[in-house]
This record gives sequence, structure tokens and C-alpha cells, in this order.
Amino acid sequence: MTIHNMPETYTNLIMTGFMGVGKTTVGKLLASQLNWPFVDVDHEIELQHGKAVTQIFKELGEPAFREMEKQFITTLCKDSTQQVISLGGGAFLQEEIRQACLEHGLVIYLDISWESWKIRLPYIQDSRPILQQKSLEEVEQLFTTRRSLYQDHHLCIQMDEIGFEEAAKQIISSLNL
Ligand SMILES: Nc1ncnc2c1ncn2[C@@H]1O[C@H](COP(=O)(O)OP(=O)(O)O)[C@@H](O)[C@H]1O
Ligand SMILES: O=C(O)C1=C[C@@H](OP(=O)(O)O)[C@@H](O)[C@H](O)C1
Ligand SMILES: [Mg+2]
Repeated sequence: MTIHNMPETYTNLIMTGFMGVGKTTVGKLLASQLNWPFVDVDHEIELQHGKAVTQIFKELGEPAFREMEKQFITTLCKDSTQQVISLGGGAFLQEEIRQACLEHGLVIYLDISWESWKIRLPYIQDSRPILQQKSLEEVEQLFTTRRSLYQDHHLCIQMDEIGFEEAAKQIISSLNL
């Protein structure tokens, strides 16, 4: 596995990729194996605002959520060292977030094919506001558009054939920690 443009010094491991691919689960595993703190951005936003992400979308709207996401991630990136950070799948929509992550961390992209991903849709749809009230074709369109956002990364793990534990193992073996 190749790490592209490996930063000379990096302080955080940052998980990106489409909803439901496993950013939160793999991030937690990585953090516990490295004995580093784990930060799930969605979870922190929920704690800070006392509302679930679905509630924030419903009551305040997506732009308000994106602003919270930008504030939280850009501040966290600048202030933190050696943390595993799992982003939400839409965080890389914002250029400012992408830049902060690429500058202050090693960005790990969990990639998956549409064929493998679409099986997960029924399991995650209720907890992801972006996936609600969309047809399968609309979700596929979103999946394709989003995929191009994730191309700015340092390390890519292909999730089609592997589970979460194996992904964490591959990441750790790719890093010279
Ligand atoms: N230990 C597990 N075994 C099987 N499926 C799991 C496990 N943990 C999470 N999942 C499922 O895997 C999917 C991805 O979870 P998650 O880590 O939340 O992804 P992301 O953070 O990328 O949205 C979800 O459908 C979740 O229900
Ligand atoms: O892709 C998105 O726009 C979103 C992804 C979610 O996180 P996960 O990728 O962890 O599901 C969460 O941030 C929110 O529902 C919006
Ligand atoms: Mg998550």
C-alpha cells in the first residue's frame, strides 16, 4: 500500500469516505490499538448542541450543521496532536475542512464500490438525514459525486473485501508509528 505525499510530520489520523463505509467503527478500533484519543466529529457536535445530527438537520437545517462541522473540525485540527478523528461523510464538501485535514493530519480514505455499499443502505438510512427521502438512483448519484471529493487523501483502504478489523490492521501496518 502506498501513502501518497506522506506529510513529513503528521499529528492526527483523519478518516474520510462515504456514509456507512466504517469511518467511525474503524477510527475507534485504530484509536484503541494505538492508545490514542478518539474523536468522532458527529458525536462531538451532538454533545455540544444537545441534539442528534438528524434533529439538527430537521430543526436548524443542513447549512447550520455544515457551519458547526467547519468550526469544530478546523479548530480541532489546529489544536490537536495524535488523535484519531472520524469525519462525517459530507465534511470534505468544504474546501476549508479539506485543507485543514490535509495540513494537520494523515487523511485516510475508506473506499468502497457502489455494488458493495448499496447493501448497507437499509441499515443506515434512518440515521443519515442526507439519505432520507431519496430513491436508490438518487443515492447512487450522490455516491458518485461524493467519491470525487475524497480523492484528496494520503492513504486509501479498499473496503469491498475486508471487514473493519482488517482495515484497522492494514492502516497500522502502512504507518511507521
Ligand atoms: N461491529 C460491527 N459489525 C457489523 N456492522 C457494524 C459494526 N459496527 C458498525 N456496523 C455497521 O457498519 C456501518 C458503518 O458504520 P460507521 O462506522 O458508523 O460508518 P461511518 O462512520 O462511515 O458512517 C453501519 O451500517 C453500522 O451499523
Ligand atoms: O455525508 C454526509 O453528508 C453526512 C454524514 C454523516 O456522517 P457519517 O459519514 O459518519 O455517516 C453525518 O455527518 C451527517 O448525517 C451528514
Ligand atoms: Mg460516522
